[in-house]
Amino acid sequence: MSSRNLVLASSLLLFGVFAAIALLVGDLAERRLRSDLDREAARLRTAFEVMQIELEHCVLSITDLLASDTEVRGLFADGAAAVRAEGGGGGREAARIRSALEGRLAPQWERMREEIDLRQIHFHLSPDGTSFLRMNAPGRFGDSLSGFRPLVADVQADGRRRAGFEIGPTFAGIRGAVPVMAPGGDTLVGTLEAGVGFAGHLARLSAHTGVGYGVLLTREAVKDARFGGPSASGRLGPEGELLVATSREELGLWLDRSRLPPYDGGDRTAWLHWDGRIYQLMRFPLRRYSPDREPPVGSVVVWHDIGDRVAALSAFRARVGWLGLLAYLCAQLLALGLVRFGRGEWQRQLDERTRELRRKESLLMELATTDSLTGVFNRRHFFEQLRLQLARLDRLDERCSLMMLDLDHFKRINDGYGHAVGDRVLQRFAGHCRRVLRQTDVIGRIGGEEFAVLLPGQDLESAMTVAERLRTLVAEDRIETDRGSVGVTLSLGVTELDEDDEDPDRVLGRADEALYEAKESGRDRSIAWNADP
Ligand SMILES: Nc1nc2c(ncn2[C@@H]2O[C@H](COP(=O)(O)OP(=O)(O)OP(=O)(O)O)[C@@H](O)[C@H]2O)c(=O)[nH]1
Repeated sequence: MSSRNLVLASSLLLFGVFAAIALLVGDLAERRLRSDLDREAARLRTAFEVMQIELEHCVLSITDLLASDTEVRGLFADGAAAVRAEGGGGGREAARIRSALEGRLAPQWERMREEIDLRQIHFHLSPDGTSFLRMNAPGRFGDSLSGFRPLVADVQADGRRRAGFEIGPTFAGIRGAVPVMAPGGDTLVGTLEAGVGFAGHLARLSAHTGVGYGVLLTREAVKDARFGGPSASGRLGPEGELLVATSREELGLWLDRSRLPPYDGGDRTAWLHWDGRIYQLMRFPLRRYSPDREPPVGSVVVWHDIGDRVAALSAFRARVGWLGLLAYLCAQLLALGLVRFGRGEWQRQLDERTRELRRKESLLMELATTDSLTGVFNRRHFFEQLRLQLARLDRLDERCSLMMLDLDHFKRINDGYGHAVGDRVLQRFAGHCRRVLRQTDVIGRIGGEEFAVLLPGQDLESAMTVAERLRTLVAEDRIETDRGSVGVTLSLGVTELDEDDEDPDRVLGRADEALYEAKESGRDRSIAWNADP
């Protein structure tokens, strides 16, 4: 993978990591909101259940209180006797007693209807549950509800008080039923039943908790119930559900417009978008009184506006998203900076290594080509340079001379002043050569105190001039030592290269001959090679 692709891939990976973190944080916030809402929903459900229990107690204590009144018990017992005597409830005596009973209870009935939404006070005769008096409909009597009202049937059967939610033709609500005994004895006359509706109680609960409450009956329960008409107990929705009571009007609208999520009988929570707001809707089952555990006949709906909290969550998500993006960009810049710095550092080290390598290379070159004592070229390299010069002669049409140089009686310096002084003399001599010769001239140490110089561009005559200048300089120089000053002279043999010189030995041979002659003729002189000596 190229470094460009690598940078791209790591950049994408980094983006993915930051995006995942931002999504995760957003999800966690949403989960937290949902779990907060679930906890609140559970509290609101408990509030309803407590209210339902309180209503059951309330309705039972009302029925208990009414059934313990001696006058009520007496009238009900007389009424039962009249019905028996007259054969049914329609006789004159039964009617008189019914009217007296109604009159006795009328003040309480009116007050409780207003105060606690009491919807029903109903006297059922023992043993078959024949209706004797309905406070809400005194004209209707003589029928029996025991067949389809388990609460009344159970109290009729065993004489024990009971309460619970029941669906009736007049209303669906909390009913309580207690046995009524004849005054002064333990003979069961019948059952007194009272019922309260949900409406007022839901409104109070709603005001207390700040959320909406509603009670709905399932389509099946509505079909099963023997209502006088569809609107007797509440408002029927298009899907067949019946709204028994609600603390806020919007539940009716949702029902009418089929906006309520489908309900299958369990505990369900859903979010409903309505009129620019978001509501959390919780539904839990409502069961009617039954000795057996029957499927729920309805549901309680609890809802509240969570628009602000959802908006706050969205704002939080957006903030996290932007922060994530910012963090990603910062990390990206940092990473790129580090990569650049790393690359720069890498390049710097590479350059350093290269320079070091070149230094070593040139040192090696120098070692391989230079004489370590004098710094001039060594014998091998001088020969290479000489060969090159010979090869160039033809092509360049350039003149070139060569001289051989030998310090005179050098052995005597070594012997007389020591080897170290001999070395200094050699070094000094090399320095003179550099000073007198041109940059382009090639100086080589051929042997111990024997040197050779190649003088490109110079014919024999000018080479002789150079030779003499060098010889004079050396001869005039003195070196101070512990044992006094020391001087040395120089003998030189000079020759010019010609086109026939293919072999370095040939040229060197000629220069050597001239040098030999210089030595022989007294040293400290320059002799040009002469073809005819
Ligand atoms: N100090 C020193 N002496 C060297 C070096 N190389 C060679 N020599 C000495 O140079 C001397 C050369 O002596 P010879 O060959 O007899 O020549 P010479 O004494 O110069 O006599 P001529 O050449 O005939 O004038 C020897 O004593 C070598 O030991 C060196 O690198 N340093």
